[in-house]
Amino acid sequence: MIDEPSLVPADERLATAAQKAEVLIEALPWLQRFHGATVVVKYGGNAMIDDALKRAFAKDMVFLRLAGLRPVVVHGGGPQISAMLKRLGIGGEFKGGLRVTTPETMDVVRMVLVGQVSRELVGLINAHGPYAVGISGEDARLFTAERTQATVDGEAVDVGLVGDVVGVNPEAVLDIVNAGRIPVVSTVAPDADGVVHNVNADTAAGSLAAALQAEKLVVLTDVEGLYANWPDRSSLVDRIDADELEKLLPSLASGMIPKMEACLRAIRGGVRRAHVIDGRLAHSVLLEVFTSRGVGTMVLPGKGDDDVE
Ligand SMILES: Nc1ncnc2c1ncn2[C@@H]1O[C@H](COP(=O)(O)OP(=O)(O)O)[C@@H](O)[C@H]1O
Ligand SMILES: CC(=O)N[C@@H](CCC(=O)OP(=O)(O)O)C(=O)O
Repeated sequence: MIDEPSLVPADERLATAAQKAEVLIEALPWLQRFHGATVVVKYGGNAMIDDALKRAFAKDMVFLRLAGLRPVVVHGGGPQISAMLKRLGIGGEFKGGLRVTTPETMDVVRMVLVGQVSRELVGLINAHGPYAVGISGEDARLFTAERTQATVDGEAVDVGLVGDVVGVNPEAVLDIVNAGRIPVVSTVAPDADGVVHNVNADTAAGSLAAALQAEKLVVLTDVEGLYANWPDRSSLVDRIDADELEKLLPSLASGMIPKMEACLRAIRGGVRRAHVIDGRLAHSVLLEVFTSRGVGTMVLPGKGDDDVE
């Protein structure tokens, strides 16, 4: 068969090729800089709803791995849990951004996160090769949780079987990473007595990033980044240091609180950079890691640290 002649003028084709080459070469310093670096990526419920975006995310994880980085995925699944609870006729509510978790709810949380959301992500990544391995906070004592309370109007409120991460044993995650594979972590976690708790995925990602001494924590969400004065769209924060973020935290609204707390926990725990980026933008992780401008909001340890990305 004879190829159709191209209708694009030669000079236009050359310009497009030059642009593509520029994009590739812009990645060179970042490829050098991040070779061998651990990057913890939190993939959240609301950025996880669209099938095309999910496939793009899976490709990005394989791209990072093949570019010589060590990606670790921590997934959420709030909307998926809510949908399953509804199908089962079980009511549910959130208090202070945390799901009120009865023992019955906990069964559904575990079933959906470990049995559904993790399986789907593992499958999407493995469409590109034998990379992803699912692991939950219960496996090899990855996480130890302690029952926590929500804060509503400054008051501590009981929300049932909800935990915060008080211990991380990252050996099993490191085993998977060292074998050249991509861990996909579900955030259910036993307490010291073995009672399984529901842990917010942002919180768990922050703790895991610190335990792994990751180079970066990247949190995907369904908004461009952190707004200093939400919902004023002109107040998007490009970069912020840990002290400034700590001061801003009390003024934030529910969804952003666990995300920014996770970034702060990671940075205070020794992670060099934490980012909140727009998961609705396909390949936003690659744009964050491999372009000079990056995307979303970057959290840095201190003021003097913003000379390097
Ligand atoms: N200061 C803020 N900056 C950005 N988003 C905010 C802020 N305060 C509240 N939000 C809300 O938080 C949401 C993100 O949290 P959430 O829906 O829990 O995310 P996810 O499902 O990705 O974990 C945004 O869509 C936005 O509506
Ligand atoms: C305690 C608590 O609220 N746990 C969350 C766990 C899942 C999660 O964090 O999912 P997203 O990242 O998609 O929000 C929940 O039950 O929805």
